[in-house]
Amino acid sequence: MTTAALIVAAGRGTRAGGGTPKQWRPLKTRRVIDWTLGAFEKAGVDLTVLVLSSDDHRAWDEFSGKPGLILAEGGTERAASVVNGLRALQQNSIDKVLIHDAARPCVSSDLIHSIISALDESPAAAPALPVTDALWTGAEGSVTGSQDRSGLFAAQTPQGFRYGAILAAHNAHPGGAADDVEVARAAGLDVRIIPGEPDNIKITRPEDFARAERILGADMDIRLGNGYDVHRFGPGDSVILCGVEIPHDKTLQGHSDADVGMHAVTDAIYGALARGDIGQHFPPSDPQWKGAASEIFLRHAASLAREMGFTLSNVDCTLVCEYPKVGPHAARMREVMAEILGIAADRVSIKATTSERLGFTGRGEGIAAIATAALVKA
Ligand SMILES: Nc1ccn([C@@H]2O[C@H](COP(=O)(O)OP(=O)(O)OP(=O)(O)O)[C@@H](O)[C@H]2O)c(=O)n1
Ligand SMILES: C[C@](O)(CO)[C@H](O)COP(=O)(O)O
Repeated sequence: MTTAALIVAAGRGTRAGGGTPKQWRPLKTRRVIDWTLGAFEKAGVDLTVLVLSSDDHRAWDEFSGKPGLILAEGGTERAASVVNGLRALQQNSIDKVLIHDAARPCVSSDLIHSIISALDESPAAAPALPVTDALWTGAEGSVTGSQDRSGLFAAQTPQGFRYGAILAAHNAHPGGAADDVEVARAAGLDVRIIPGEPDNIKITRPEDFARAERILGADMDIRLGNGYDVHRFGPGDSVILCGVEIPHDKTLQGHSDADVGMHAVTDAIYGALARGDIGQHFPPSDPQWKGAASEIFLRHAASLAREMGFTLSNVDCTLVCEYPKVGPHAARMREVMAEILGIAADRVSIKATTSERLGFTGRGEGIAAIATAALVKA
């Protein structure tokens, strides 16, 4: 059985304010859309169709050509966006499709799997929460009546359907439906109610961002790692520190290019992952690493973090030496390190201190570096 996710992300998010449509706005460590797509990726759906507004040019550039992802153009209403997404799946032999709002980034894998399983028994299944608050009617700021809440549910997404059935239902529908369950019911499909999740909120108004951040923060896996490295000086005319070559009256000696700062940051990332250290991944006894650019090590640590599902939140590195002076080169070092790590330069800190002429760094015999890395998995 092939299951697809259809994520509608073509809305303008006017009620959420803030100018940029809500799906492109940041939510903790990533954007709303990244959490939503990540939830379906984590749940292991086979294919995703992402419906984008034709106005969101940067999103089209960013997402086109990604494996397992098909793009479709949105319509003026949510239902029109869904129809375009369903049609974009037509050549893909899809059995089940889960239609989900990009604006619901807190959806869990458990809920996604419950919907997928329910579709074995029923042509349609959708999550909902029984209404627990009293319901009133009101006008001009006053209550005008009470509404019986028995049998009432608040609908959520993902709403799941057998693909052929929901495509036919949408093709036959005149439009104006609140959601895909309404379209399915209009076509006579039986829709099973699956218990929804209180945390599966839709970001609709400005205050919903803070709520979603609290929900996503609750089960966050935060890892810290430290790294420390020393290289001695030898004859030469420059040193490489955090990827930047600096003229000096000595060089740093080592098996690789002896970039002591980059080594400390690399070890901090391995440390946060509890996956050993540089020496374990790139043994000095192996001749292929002789004179190697340390960027190879740092790229490896950063990609290992990504493979293990972590986002690199920030790194902080302190170089300990009397000379060369690091300050004039720190901005460039941050840019170089940020590019290698695949994060913004404002998440990379490079600073320096002397050791007051004490010890081996104070005597100018070598440079030490100490680093911290923070990794986050949600
Ligand atoms: N023409 C539209 C309208 C909405 N959506 C998507 O449908 C989901 C739920 O809609 P809603 O919360 O109403 O989003 P917006 O339409 O963006 O918000 P607003 O009504 O405040 O402008 C969102 O993920 C939104 O991007 C869509 O793909 N195409
Ligand atoms: C589909 C939906 O999320 C179900 O609750 C909802 O109807 C879509 O949001 P809107 O605010 O009604 O556009």
